[in-house]
Amino acid sequence: MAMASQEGARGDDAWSEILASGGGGGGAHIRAVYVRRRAQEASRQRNADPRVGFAAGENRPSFAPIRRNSWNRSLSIRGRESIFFAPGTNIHPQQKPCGALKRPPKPCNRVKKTRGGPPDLRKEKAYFEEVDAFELIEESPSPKNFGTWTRGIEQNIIVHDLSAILERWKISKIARCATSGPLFDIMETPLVPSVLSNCSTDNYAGKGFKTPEKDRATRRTITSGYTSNSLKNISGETSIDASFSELKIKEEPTSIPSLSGEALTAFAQLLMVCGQSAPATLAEVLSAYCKLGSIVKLGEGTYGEVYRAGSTICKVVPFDGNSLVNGETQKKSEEELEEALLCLTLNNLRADRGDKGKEYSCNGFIETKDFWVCQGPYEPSLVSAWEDWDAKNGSENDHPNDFAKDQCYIIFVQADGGRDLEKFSLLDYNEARSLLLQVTATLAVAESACEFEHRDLHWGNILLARDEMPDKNRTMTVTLQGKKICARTFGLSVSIIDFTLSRINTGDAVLFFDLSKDPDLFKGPKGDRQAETYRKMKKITKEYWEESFPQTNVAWLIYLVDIVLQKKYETCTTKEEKELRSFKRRLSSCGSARDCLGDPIFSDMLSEEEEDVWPSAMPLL
Ligand SMILES: Nc1ncnc2c1ncn2[C@@H]1O[C@H](COP(=O)(O)OP(=O)(O)OP(=O)(O)O)[C@@H](O)[C@H]1O
Repeated sequence: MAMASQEGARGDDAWSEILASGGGGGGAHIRAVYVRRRAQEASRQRNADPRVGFAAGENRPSFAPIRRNSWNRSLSIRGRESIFFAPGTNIHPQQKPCGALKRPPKPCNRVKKTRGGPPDLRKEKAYFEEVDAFELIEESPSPKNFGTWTRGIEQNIIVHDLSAILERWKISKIARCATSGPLFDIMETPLVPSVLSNCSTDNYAGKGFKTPEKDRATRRTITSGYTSNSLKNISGETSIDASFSELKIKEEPTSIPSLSGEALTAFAQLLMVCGQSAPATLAEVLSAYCKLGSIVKLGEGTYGEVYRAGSTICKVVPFDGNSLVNGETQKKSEEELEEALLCLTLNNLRADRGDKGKEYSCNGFIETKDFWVCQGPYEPSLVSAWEDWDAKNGSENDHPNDFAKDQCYIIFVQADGGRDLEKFSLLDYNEARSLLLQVTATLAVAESACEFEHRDLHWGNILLARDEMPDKNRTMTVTLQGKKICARTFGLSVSIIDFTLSRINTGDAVLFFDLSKDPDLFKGPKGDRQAETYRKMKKITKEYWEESFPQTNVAWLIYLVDIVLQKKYETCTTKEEKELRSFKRRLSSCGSARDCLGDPIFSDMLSEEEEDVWPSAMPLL
């Protein structure tokens, strides 16, 4: 409650802050910032930039600095983690310890080993060989054979076998943790192929997964519903008791010499997800999407450079190298693999994927069309696209020629989502509501289907596109618990991107980013909307980042209303501004995006019927 009233008070301030800043006259006091981890040099240059106050490519004043502010973050933190659990465990909501902000001790690895020796991975090896034999074919429906490629590949969508990829990842991770120390938690992990069917793609989409109940004090998994297929397969032991998951595998690399041969490395798995047997060059991949000379850089992030190649978007992210990139330690294969898993899980929510009658569907997350692993020098056409963008926008990233000649990259091939909200000008109240409704509905579906929380939904991570032929009656449909809901879009399409900090429950694993390893994230400027939202998340989660807290989605929706108020469309009336502000106040009492969807601000935009076009009888605003 305290937080709600505080937020309400801040909300009342939003408009007066804008007016105080010049009411659209170029003041740059309100800072909506990105979380970027840049070298201090870049930050100094940015602060000296005279163009602050005008949005790129627009001649109207903006309330945002063109160069984004950031605050320092540790250079070598690595926060992506995962927890496994068996399907069938109890699925009650977690009880939070009242007022206890102290973080529990870090859970240790929980694979049971054979007494006095290493885990026996023979069965997993046999399984692996079997699975690999057919999956290499299954996962490579696209002809990733450069010699025979033809242009036009960008229209193809590669279908990935998510459940098989997840299982392979899980097995390898268990094996790796046995040799490389405490990388992750395993709560309960069925490891035989027969259990895999429980998390098949189709089942997944209809389930609405919940994290199983855990005893917070001991971090022990509740074992009811546990099957005999469990970890005894790798431990070699026949009896399983409730405490097995607390056992820690000590590092015994010398006693398990063959492990690396039995479980695939994260790099090898990444190649498999990409349907490749070896890395390609950047030129080979990109030339399949367009003529290399036509590539244009669209944007940049902490790690990635984003280019348009033909009709698709390619996010090129260096990984596994030793050099710092943009002042940051490079991501590891394992992190890229987990981000790929997250993207695939969200892809499965798309209405056009898999089962037609799924319980949950939405198209509001950017579609990931494919992934590629590349290695070699940075492609010269990308370098010139990078330099063109730098000349116009001033890059905060390192020049790509700084990369080693044998640098590895992953390319996330995505649909084109349009312009990010930072650079997009909303036209009117209906567009503003359409933005808010689409983001709310998308989060509501993913939150209900797979406990998804974005956790970093700043205005650079929301993309918008306007219909070329505006149709005021156009709708989009989401499915929430089997119910189809039509929402008027007023000609806007909204896509959510960048799942680096996101949490998701894939059905048998929770993927999350441990933000407690990144304390500087919470040290952003006081009063800054984005920085305050990270702090709000910290308060909501009490730093149990692995747990499900749908209220973090609400925190970002409140941020989004602030941004809409901040950016202000030209036609904004006092009445509309009041509506938005009272919507924001009502959001403060919501516990999830799903709750927010029921807000009266959306009621005339929603219908339960499935219609391509809004019923003509509906009154238009
Ligand atoms: N699919 C897409 N369609 C259009 N533009 C995109 C797309 N993906 C990314 N962009 C542009 O590139 C920018 C950076 O992308 P993104 O946020 O994915 O990079 P990142 O490295 O993950 O950034 P961050 O620093 O937030 O982690 C976005 O703000 C947007 O302007």
